[in-house]
Order: sequence, then C-alpha cells, then structure tokens
Amino acid sequence: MAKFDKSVLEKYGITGTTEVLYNPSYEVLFEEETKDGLTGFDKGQVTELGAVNVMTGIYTGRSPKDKFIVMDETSKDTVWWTSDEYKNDNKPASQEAWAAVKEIAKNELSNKKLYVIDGFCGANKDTRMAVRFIMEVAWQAHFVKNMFIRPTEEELEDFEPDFVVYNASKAKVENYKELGLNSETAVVFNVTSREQVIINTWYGGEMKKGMFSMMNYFLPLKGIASMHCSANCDKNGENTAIFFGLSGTGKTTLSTDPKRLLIGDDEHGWDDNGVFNFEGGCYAKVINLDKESEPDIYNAIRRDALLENVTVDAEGKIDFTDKSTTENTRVSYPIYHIDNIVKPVSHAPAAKQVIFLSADAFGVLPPVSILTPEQTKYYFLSGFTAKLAGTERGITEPTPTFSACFGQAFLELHPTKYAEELVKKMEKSGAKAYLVNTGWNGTGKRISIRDTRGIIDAILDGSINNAPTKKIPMFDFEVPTELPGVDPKILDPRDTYADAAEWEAKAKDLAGRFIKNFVKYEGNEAGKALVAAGPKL
Ligand SMILES: Nc1ncnc2c1ncn2[C@@H]1O[C@H](COP(=O)(O)OP(=O)(O)O)[C@@H](O)[C@H]1O
Ligand SMILES: C=C(OP(=O)(O)O)C(=O)O
Repeated sequence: MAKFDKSVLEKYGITGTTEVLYNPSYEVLFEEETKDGLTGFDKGQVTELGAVNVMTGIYTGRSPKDKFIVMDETSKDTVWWTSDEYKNDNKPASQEAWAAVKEIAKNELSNKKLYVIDGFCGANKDTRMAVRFIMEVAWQAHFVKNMFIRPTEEELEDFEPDFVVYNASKAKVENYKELGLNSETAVVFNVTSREQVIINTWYGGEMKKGMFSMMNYFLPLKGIASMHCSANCDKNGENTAIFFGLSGTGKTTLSTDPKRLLIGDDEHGWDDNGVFNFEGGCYAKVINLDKESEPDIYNAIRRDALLENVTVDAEGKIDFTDKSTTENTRVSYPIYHIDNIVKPVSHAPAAKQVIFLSADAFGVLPPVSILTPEQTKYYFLSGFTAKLAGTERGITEPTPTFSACFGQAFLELHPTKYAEELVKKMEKSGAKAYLVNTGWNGTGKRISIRDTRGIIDAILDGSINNAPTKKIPMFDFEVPTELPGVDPKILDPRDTYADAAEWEAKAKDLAGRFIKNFVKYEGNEAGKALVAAGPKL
C-alpha cells in the first residue's frame, strides 16, 4: 500500500492532522462510514445484491448559483462568461474571495482525521488530470473512489497531483455578502493554481462535475472535444455512439445496454484516436428503478456501490419509488460493476452516431429526428431540454431550458468552441446526429423507456436509415414513420394529441423560444448562417 506523509498536507496549509487514511480500501471505507452513521444492509432485498452502504438525507443537489471561477489576467479572455451577452451559470469570483474561501477550507480541515483520495480524470495518459481530493467525511472518499479512475499501486507511489480539491463540506461562508458570493455555500475553482474549494454542500456531484468543468476548460484549448455525454460501442469495440444530455435525460440508462459495451455514462473526450471516458465509475439515478427494465443498473448495486437518499424499510428492502428526501436518489459504482464494458481502458474509436437526448417537457419534439449537418450544429448550440427534478437545488419539476451543448453549467469556454470541436471530429468520422426526445408527448406521459430503447436500437443498427420518413412542419425535422419495436403512433408527435391543432399551438410557442434563444449566436456570419437550420414560424 502506497504511503502518504502528513507533511504533504502541511504544504497545503492543513495542519495538526490527527490521522490520514490515504486511498483506503473499500473494506476500510465501509467500516469508516458505518462509524459515521451510514447504514450497511445485508438482508432483505439487498441480500440478493450483496451489502451496500446507504447514506440518506445529506444533500439536495448541485448548487449552480454557488459555483464560481477565479482566473488570472492571462486566462480571463478565454472564459465566455466574461462577455455579458453569453453569460452562463458560472460566475467569476475575485482573488479576495478565493483567498477567503481557501482559508475557511484550510481551517475546517486542520486538526482533523482526514481522507485523501488520489485519482485520475481522463482515461488517456497524455491528457488525464491527476486529482487529489482531501476531505473529512468517509462517504465522500468512497464516492470519489467509485467515480474517478483508480490508480494502480505503482501509479500511487509517485502520484503528483495536477489539481487539488479541498472538500470542507461542514464549514460555512458566513461573510459571503462581503465576498460577493451568493450564499454560505461555495464551490470555487482557481484555474491558475488548479484547486477547487467546496464549502457547505455535501453533494458528491460538486466533485464529479467540478473536475468535468475543468476538463471542459483545458481539453478544447488542446483541440480535443470535451463532452457531456455517455458512450458505448458494439461488442467488437467498434461503431461507437455518444449520447449527449442534461442530467436525468437518459445518458446512463440508454448507454447501459446488454447488447453493447459501455465506455462511460457521463463525461467523455474525443481526440484523434477516438472517444475516451473521463471517469472510472457511473452515477445512476435510481428513482423508480425497475429490476426488469434496467437489470444492469439494478445488478450494479452490490458491495462497494454507494446508494444515496433512498429509504430502506426494517426488513432491509429498498423503496426505489420513495422521493421523500429528494427525487435525485442515486447510486455510484465502479464501472466494472457493469459486465459489458470496454477493457482495460474506457476508450473506443471515433463515434459514428451522435445522439442528442432532450427531455421535452412541452410535448412538441418527435421521439426521434434525423438531423442534417446544419441542424446538428443548431440543435447542439441550442441545447433545448428540461432540467429534471432534484439534480439542481430548487428544481422540483421538469423545467424547460436551453442548456448550450446539453451541459451549459459545466462549460467554461464559449459554446461555439465545443460545437467546433465536435463538428470537426464528426466530419472526420462521417458521424450522423439524431435528436431523441426522452421527455413528454401529447399523452401527457413521459415516452416509455421501451420505445426509446427501440429508437436507439434502430439508430445503432442502422435500420433507421432504411425506414420510410416524413417531414415535421415548422422544425423541418425528418422523422421515420415506422421502426421495429416502436409504437408507430408516437413517431409523429401530432398523432399523440386528440387534436393536432394543440400540437401546432405548442410547437409555435416552442419555435418562438428557439428563435429568441438563438439570437445570441447571430453576432457573426457563422451563427447567422445557422438560423436557416432552426425552426421557422
Ligand atoms: N424514455 C426514457 N428514456 C430514458 N430514461 C427514461 C425514460 N423515461 C423515464 N426515464 C427515467 O429517466 C431517468 C434517466 O436518468 P439517467 O439515465 O441516470 O440520466 P442521466 O445519466 O442523463 O443523468 C431514469 O430514472 C429513467 O428510468
Ligand atoms: C451528477 C449530475 O448529473 P448527471 O445526472 O448528468 O450525472 C449533476 O448534474 O450534478
């Protein structure tokens, strides 16, 4: 077992450490969590799965309004929120605010027993980031051990971090107003010193999506596409497909496919050698998880997995339908809990299929549209979808949004930079794009996972290209009229309304929203030229 000397922490300004558990084994973490009050279950339903630790009621979700980025003068120009016109969810913080939150984190973490986990973000050795996480809560160490790429013993021996994360989730920023911050909670990144500080939020997603945000800064500047998508390939390791989508739109569910090999469920890069995962684990939503329709995710809930915010009855049976703590119930597990994965490195050739998952809460978009290259750019930049309940604090019902590149909260550069890199790679591999609505239609219900899976199968086996098609007005989408295993009555969204005029009215409203949202991209010739690919009233 690699050694870790406490004096390393002193270098970070963390003093008086009483004990350090450095990259502890799962067994040790399990014991530590139990001491912290987490419950391990090994009876009832869980017997079938193996013991799993369950933590409940600790967080409510990610806090985008508390996320701040600190840049030095040389890196400032590259960040797109510096332009008012394109302002995204990430706000700039001053050097003073940075110094203050770092001080709070150092104080919180001093004189404590600490967990230090070293992991990699990025499966490619030449572009990965070596990340050191320092925290005082055992399950957070477990979470990052599940989610990041676990170094070998040898790699741990001479691990030199490129990025350090100080997780001071028990502290608060009391003087946040003075510092120009939004609340007692802060998630702050210093892109120059390569550090992240987390204060007053226990949400593990801040560490996972935090390092993703940093990859989204560094990789595109090297000409590598950095993408909020899941990815899989066929059993020969070919025919890669990527699935973009905001949280809860189906990246994990649809990429976990027994017929295919999983590359990863959430964050990927695409360079000249192909598509690669940033992570070493998956983070699945488990609300209403059903053993029959999602057997692979269900079976991944076994020893070393970490369940969050589900309720467990006296017999140890998990109630996956209970949303009393949050709708954002989750399980994190190391990727090898899924049987069909790409091994030993989560990497596959350039993608042939690019799928945009949009959960349309208005019930307007067809369940699948075959996009032209110009529509691909327009709909990628628009990123129309819904924020689904739970993942973000304050979101309690599906809320329509335009989230550029299907991941606006995680972008640091201008959206056109991500579009540029994606399109370059797609043109080289001859990839085609599809817009898949995993949200609602005129029935008022969410499109079934069964129908969506049928659609994905038809995209992946190419049968969608032989299907008869028609055009949908206003959007000019080409949609298939029949696909094997998919209810033909849903393929044209107008057929799901009692009266097609109802669709028409909603479609007009949505088209208007697209047009309004896209104005921000029309400041140059390239953006103006894309308007023709968008909806028309
Ligand atoms: N048609 C559908 N396609 C995909 N997921 C669906 C669909 N209908 C309902 N769901 C549910 O939506 C959630 C999708 O979550 P997940 O796959 O974890 O999303 P992501 O990985 O994009 O955050 C799951 O709880 C899944 O059961
Ligand atoms: C973990 C998150 O999302 P996803 O469901 O995309 O993994 C998040 O947005 O905090």
